[in-house]
Amino acid sequence: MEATTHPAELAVDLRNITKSFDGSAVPALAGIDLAVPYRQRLVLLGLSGSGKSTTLRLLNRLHDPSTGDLTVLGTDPLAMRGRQLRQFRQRVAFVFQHFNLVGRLSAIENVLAGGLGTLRGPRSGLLMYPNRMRLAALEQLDRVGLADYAFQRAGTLSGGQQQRVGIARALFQQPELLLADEPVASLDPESSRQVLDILQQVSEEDGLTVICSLHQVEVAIDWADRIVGLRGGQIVFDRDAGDVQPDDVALIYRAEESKAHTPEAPE
Ligand SMILES: Nc1ncnc2c1ncn2[C@@H]1O[C@H](COP(=O)(O)OP(=O)(O)OP(=O)(O)O)[C@@H](O)[C@H]1O
Repeated sequence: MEATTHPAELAVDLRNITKSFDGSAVPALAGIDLAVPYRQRLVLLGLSGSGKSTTLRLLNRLHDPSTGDLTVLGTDPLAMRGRQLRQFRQRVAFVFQHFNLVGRLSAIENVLAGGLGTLRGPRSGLLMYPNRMRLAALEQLDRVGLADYAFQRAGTLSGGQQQRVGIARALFQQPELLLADEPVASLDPESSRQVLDILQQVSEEDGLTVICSLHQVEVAIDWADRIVGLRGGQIVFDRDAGDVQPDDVALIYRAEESKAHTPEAPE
């Protein structure tokens, strides 16, 4: 069999990826090629159903592609099982739109959950974690401005604070790749700005590669190094954030008949 080579400088290398879900006539992804260098901050931009979540979920193997070739952090996640897959998932952290915290547990316990993949056996209660882990979790909460809330139940925090706990949990994993699926879609504008500022700051401090789905164009242009526009499971543009033009954006949002690259200007 012919081996595909993947450049070492790439954190993510997707080649001709397709994904069809059982029972769905239309593929969710229809031939995605995406090469993401280490330390890049990339936004996936697109309407609901364009394939942003599916793309992100392939990258930590929450989904498997139907066809195509996938390299993440220099490895082939599709070849992994059991312990190897758990170790891989420690390197790839995920921030969710709806935070995915355990509301009845404290903020710090939620952060500590980000390290469960490194421990043997179940843990419940703060004192079940080694002291060094509790200190490290507190440190991550401090980075997102929530050290004072460490022992407060997560369910009593505001949406913006809960998402910051979600980021602290992701950072606690010491990931190399951070995936964020609409991390500010459930937040008010002020909390959104705060969360995106924190994501930008910590990713620079830790040298992370970040791939984030967003739906607000201006926010994406302001925040990202690079923007990839998706429509109907295909990439319709791929540019440095500073070079994105209104015509690019129109390719995502314009009405159905103009799905592909049409030369006319938007109305
Ligand atoms: N588990 C699933 N089973 C069946 N179809 C799915 C599944 N997940 C996604 N899809 C379909 O795949 C397509 C792409 O969905 P995806 O969630 O990736 O889009 P998205 O751009 O992230 O949209 P949203 O912002 O609404 O999550 C959609 O048509 C969706 O209905």
